[in-house]
Parts: sequence; C-alpha cells; structure tokens
Amino acid sequence: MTGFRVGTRGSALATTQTTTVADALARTSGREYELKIIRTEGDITTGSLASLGGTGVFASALRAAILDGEVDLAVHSLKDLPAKQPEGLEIVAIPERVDVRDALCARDGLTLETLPRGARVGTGSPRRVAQLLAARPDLEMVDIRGNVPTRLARVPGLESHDDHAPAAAGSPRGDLDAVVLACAGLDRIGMDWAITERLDPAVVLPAPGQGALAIESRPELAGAASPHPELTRALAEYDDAATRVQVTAERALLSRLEAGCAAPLGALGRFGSGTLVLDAVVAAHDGSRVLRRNEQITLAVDPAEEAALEAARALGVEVAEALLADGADLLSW
Ligand SMILES: NCc1[nH]cc(CCC(=O)O)c1CC(=O)O
Repeated sequence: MTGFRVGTRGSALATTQTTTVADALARTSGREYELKIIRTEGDITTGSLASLGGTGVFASALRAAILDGEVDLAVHSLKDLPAKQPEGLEIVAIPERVDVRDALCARDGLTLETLPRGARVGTGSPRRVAQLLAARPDLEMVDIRGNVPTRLARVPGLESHDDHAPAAAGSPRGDLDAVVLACAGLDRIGMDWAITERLDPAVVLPAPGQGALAIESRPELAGAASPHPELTRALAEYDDAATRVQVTAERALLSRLEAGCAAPLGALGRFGSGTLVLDAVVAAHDGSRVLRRNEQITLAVDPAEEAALEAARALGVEVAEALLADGADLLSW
C-alpha cells in the first residue's frame, strides 16, 4: 500500500475531525492519505445501504464506502453510531476523548443560572431538553436543526463571520437566547468563543460516546494479518484504552435500555486509578421526573485487555437494569 484513503462527510466538523485523525495516522505510519468527501444518502448508487439497517443515514453512506472498497477508513463521532456494530465493519481505533460536556452558547455571556425567566433555548436533543427543564422548568425549549454555524446564528452575537462555515440561508437568525451544543464539536472547529458555560455533568449528563471519535474499517485492518501493517500499527498506537473502556460501559447501557438516539438518556463513564465509574440519567421528556444512577467497579486488569471491556459492558448493563428497576421504561420512550 502506498497511501490510504479516508472517507468523510462534507461539513466543517466532519472534515476537521477526519483531517486531524488522518494527519496523526499519516505521521505514525509514514504513509500519505487521500481525503474523500462522501456524498450522503441519495448519491450512493450501490445496494449496500439497505443491508446496514437502522443506522443514521450519514454513518450509512460512509460505511457503504468502506464496504465497497472506496475508502479504507471512516471517522465518525462515536455518539452518532448506534450501539450495535454492523457485520463486516469494526471500530479499529478510538482516540483519546476530548471535553465530554454540553455547551451553553448564550447571548450576552449568560449562563444557565443567569438566563432570564422564560428564556428561549434551542436544541434538537430530548436528552438536553429533559435535563435543562429539570434544572430550569421555566425555560422555553425550542427544537432546532442544522449544522453548528446555523444553530449558533439563532443567538444574537453568535453569528459566524467565517465564510468557510456559513449558516444555512433561510434559517431564522437571532431569535433565541441560547442554544446548546457539544463542547467537543465547538472546540474542534475553533468556535469555542461561542461557549458561555460548559455545563456540569452533575446538571446535564452528556450522550453516550460524546466527545469521542470512532475510526471504522474492515476487520482485517485490525488483525494480525493486516494487508497494511504500518497503518494497523498506527491505529493501535492511536487507540486510547481509557476512552474505550468508558464508552464501552456507556454504549452497553444504551444497548440494554434499547433506547435510540432520541431517548432522553445521558451516560458518562470515567476511568482513573483502576476504577471505572458510570453515571447515567433517564428523564421524562418534560423534565418532571429524573432518574439518576451511579455505580463503580475496580478493574483488576489493564484497560486495554478484553476482560476490562467485558467488565465495562457488565457495568453498563447493571446500571441500565438499576434504572429499569426504578421505572426508567415508564418515563418516556
Ligand atoms: N448529533 C450531532 C453531533 N454529533 C457529534 C457532535 C459533536 C461532537 C461530539 O460529541 O463528539 C454533534 C453536534 C452536537 O451535538 O452539538
């Protein structure tokens, strides 16, 4: 292999994430790479999409490109990937996670505490809506869509003046007091200036996998008989065992609750000094009831060992079952 090919979606966030990963892999492997922008849903001509089932259309298009041999790797935001891994594809590396928190991006430097009564706050995420209403029942939550610059442009003073990251034409502007986004995305594309408060996970728990990336490929690229050994070594070096163990617990919980990305559910794993802690929340859509659970285990083995991942999965299932015993399934989804 001379170089490798990496697939990405075309948004500012996707290309930035993918370029960062590909640059790091190129450095360690000593190989060059080519970035391929993958057109979404309707542009894909192969039959592979349908067979992938139940995933977001964006992940599906990238996955089809891997399966078709059009690219060798794709970089996803881990939180956008469903908990069940499709046949023929493997997460070959999970790099070190960045800031897991949600970001309040408000006008005039306002915070969750100082937003005026009845302030209008935009987010498309039921998880954020439920937890914000639990903390501030007076807020008016507004459903919003679109890429990061388009969302920020809903708040006076947070319009982007960068031509590379334009807000969508025709979307409302300046009509909200604040929007909520992931810190990770804003930090990665250099729009952290818009953040007025990084929300404490004690108030708003992030989505399972938030702040982490997943590098996906065909399974042979992770194996001992890899056709591209330099790239395989670079991937192994780039993988972060502590992050993997955390997100494994979070995704096992998601999977056990059989909740999709629209469920008002948050989860956060933390790993340090041999201890894995998992915090989780399930809330009623209107924030009127919030169930929280926290459990921890001691990992007797190195977090890179398969036994550590097994223990992490068991912890996720245990916390999920504790939430179900508390009535989580009666709340919402
Ligand atoms: N659902 C969209 C999405 N997927 C990943 C991120 C941000 C990056 C991350 O969480 O890793 C975002 C934007 C957001 O939630 O604000």
